[in-house]
Amino acid sequence: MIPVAEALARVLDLIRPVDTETVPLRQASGRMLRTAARATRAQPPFAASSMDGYAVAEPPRPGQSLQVVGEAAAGHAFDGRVAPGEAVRIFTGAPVPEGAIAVVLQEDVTRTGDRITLGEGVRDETNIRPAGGDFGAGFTLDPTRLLRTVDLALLAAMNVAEVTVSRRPSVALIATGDELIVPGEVPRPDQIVASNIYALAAMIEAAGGVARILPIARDNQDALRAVLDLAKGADLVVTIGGASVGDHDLVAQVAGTMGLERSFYKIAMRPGKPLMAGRIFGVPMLGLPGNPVSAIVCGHLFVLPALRALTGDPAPEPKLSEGRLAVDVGQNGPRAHYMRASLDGGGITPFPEQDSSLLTVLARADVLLLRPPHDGPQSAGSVAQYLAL
Ligand SMILES: Nc1nc2c(c(=O)[nH]1)N[C@H]1C(S)=C(S)[C@@H](COP(=O)(O)OP(=O)(O)OC[C@H]3O[C@@H](n4cnc5c(N)ncnc54)[C@H](O)[C@@H]3O)O[C@H]1N2
Ligand code: MOO
Repeated sequence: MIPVAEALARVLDLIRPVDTETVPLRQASGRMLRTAARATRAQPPFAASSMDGYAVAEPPRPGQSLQVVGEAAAGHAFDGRVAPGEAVRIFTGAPVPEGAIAVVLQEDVTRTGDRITLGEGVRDETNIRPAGGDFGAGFTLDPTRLLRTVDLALLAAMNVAEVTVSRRPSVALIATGDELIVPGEVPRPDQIVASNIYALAAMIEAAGGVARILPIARDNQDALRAVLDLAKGADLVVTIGGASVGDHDLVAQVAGTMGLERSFYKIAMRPGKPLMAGRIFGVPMLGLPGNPVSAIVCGHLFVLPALRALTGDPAPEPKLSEGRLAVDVGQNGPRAHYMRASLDGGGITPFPEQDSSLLTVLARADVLLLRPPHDGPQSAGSVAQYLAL
């Protein structure tokens, strides 16, 4: 059994980023930017009014009377110049006319025909947004950057219509076991419903991958070989179940006959001990344990980091946070324990039931509380690490 950190490092070692594609902005959300995107123009491209009012050429004084000589609206510049003694009616977002040094709010103005008088409230403020105040021409978004929702608006403002991003990695998901049916089928009395694969597929898709759920592989060599063969072409192969030492746990054996180069098998982690990793068909492969909670926890700790590394994320590791225990916890065993736990204002409370078959407990959990190997008893209030779910 190797430590979790070493297992993760070895998984990440197996991975090279996928190639890129150029997509329109509407398809770029959540994707990894792989080449720099550059603004060809400043924003705003001109000095713009930040208020509705009057553009003036001298510092505004209460009681001052000015002649209105024209109008500037957003998208409709005033093409003349404003001189002392004059004002240009202006609206928010309009280019500030040449000669103007400030915009007086319309609330501070009394207008009669084409003349305005400035009121007592006029203040010493310009209400002008300088050209390039947000960004200048040549401003870039640099790779490697995960494009968040606001980045799409920023790219649009930069007049970048297409970006070069990582292709969506495809992940082949294979559930194994004679006991499994798909949801909605009528089970025999000795069968159960394949469940964890649905969580894994959703996690992969939420992280920007494409999940290919392959047919359930039955517990015999031919069936498993046939389904593994269908995984060819994926960027990552993930099997679920059949990872342990039982007579029907065939994944490592069959994958071995198909060219699997194993990196490791078994890690000091609970749940998730029988995790396996290697390369098959020229791509990384993860063999997850079948217990539903084990598979999903391994999904968070290994499948998602692998997926992020495939997209080119330079820091694909899970991000642990720190919190305080709400209750006392006992001595931990030899494996790192990722305990299903709640997190609220009072701190982190691991649930009493930690069996790796209990999906209802995982579904109630906010976090996985990390208990390091051989960690001694800890009292309520101690600092602990957790992974948010
Ligand atoms: N003698 C030993 N037995 C076991 C050991 C061990 O070290 N020595 N390790 C235990 C641990 S820890 C785990 S974890 C499991 C892992 O077993 P497998 O990966 O071989 O998984 P299966 O035996 O195929 O299934 C385990 C369990 O999970 C159910 N299952 C499987 N696939 C799914 C699925 N897609 N959806 C829902 N449920 C699934 C399956 O029916 C079993 O109940 O091994 C222990 N045994
Ligand atoms: O390591 Mo197993 O995943 O605890 O149930």
